[in-house]
Amino acid sequence: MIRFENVTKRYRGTSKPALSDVDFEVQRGEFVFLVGASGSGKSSCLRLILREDSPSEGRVVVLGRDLRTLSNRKVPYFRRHIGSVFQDFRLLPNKTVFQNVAFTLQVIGASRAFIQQAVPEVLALVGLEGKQKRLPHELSGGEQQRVAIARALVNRPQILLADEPTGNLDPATSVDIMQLLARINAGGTTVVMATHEAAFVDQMQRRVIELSGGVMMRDERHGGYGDISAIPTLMPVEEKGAAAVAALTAVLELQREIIGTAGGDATPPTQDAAERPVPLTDLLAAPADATPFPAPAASLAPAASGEPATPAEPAERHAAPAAPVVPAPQPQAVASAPETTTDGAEPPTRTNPVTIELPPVELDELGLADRLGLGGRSADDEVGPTS
Ligand SMILES: Nc1ncnc2c1ncn2[C@@H]1O[C@H](COP(=O)(O)OP(=O)(O)OP(=O)(O)O)[C@@H](O)[C@H]1O
Repeated sequence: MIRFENVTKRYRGTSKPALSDVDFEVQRGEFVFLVGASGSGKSSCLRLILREDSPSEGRVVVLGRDLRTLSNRKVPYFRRHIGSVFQDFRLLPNKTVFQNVAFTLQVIGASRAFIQQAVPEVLALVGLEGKQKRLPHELSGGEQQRVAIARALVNRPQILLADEPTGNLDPATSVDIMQLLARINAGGTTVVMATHEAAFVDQMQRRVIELSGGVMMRDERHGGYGDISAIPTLMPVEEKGAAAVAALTAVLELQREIIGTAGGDATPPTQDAAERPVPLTDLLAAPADATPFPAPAASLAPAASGEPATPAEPAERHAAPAAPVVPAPQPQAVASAPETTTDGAEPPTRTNPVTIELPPVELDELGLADRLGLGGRSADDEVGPTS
């Protein structure tokens, strides 16, 4: 689906190539993380896939097209099969949510009737139903990114490129976006995501291609972020009175332990418990009754089935301000979340987290072309109307 054949990219006026002899192939339906330090060449890879740039040496083949031979005139048609999401959302500030998503379809001359049907469906898909009339500045960052994802998806692309899509979001909202991308991928869309987010990469255990100074260091099927020892970490700063606070904390800890021992196994609702990090695998687990992210074609079909194709967790909950005291370990994001209470009736005791694997992607079974209504075409066919 995407093939880099010994690709070297030199930008004008630079001595060192941004990419050196990069060689990999991404299969249909894969979820691939492109990782590496700033300047390692991740965005350059994405730009080459989108044919925003051309390699200095080597070949990039996407959707069966050798991009060297793709004329400029055909590039817009080629790009219709690729959705893009960026760190800075890139929404049109003066257009509503609906208009931002519809814009993609208007540009390609889709009919008014199709737009009226497809836009609400894709907005429901990303959990933004009811927010069609909002302007971007009336949305949270996570919601804005959902609009950007809806805009990227509305054209039913076969490939979704995401360049640091969580780079401007807080951790909990980032988890939501990752969950959404995982569901999109489970529906058959190939996802290539450039990121610095080591935690996501480690926990999702998807394919990882690592770049360093433009050189491919690693291509691992179920990888993690790799060596993060070179990434600087923030060290705690010693504060005045820290010793007193530590002593008080120790006393409180002891009290809690005593209460816990005396009162059975129920854990009192401490801030510590609330702040305990939740494994990402938990957060990405679909709730038992959730509708999995459907295949693009199915998802955009008329909603006659009465089954709203919404992700399990609508974005609205992020519109609510975080609780004032406990610094939001949002994993209310935990889909099953019986532990989040607002009425204070039950203490939020944590049960042992249940690790649920992301749906495995069976590459052979995806049948993506059929689901996209592109069945019958061979991989070497033109990818869009090209004349
Ligand atoms: N248009 C350009 N002209 C000259 N050099 C460029 C250009 N674009 C990127 N580079 C250089 O190419 C190298 C790779 O850049 P690239 O943006 O691909 O890295 P990256 O891994 O995406 O970085 P980041 O994580 O910071 O976005 C860098 O050294 C960068 O300075």
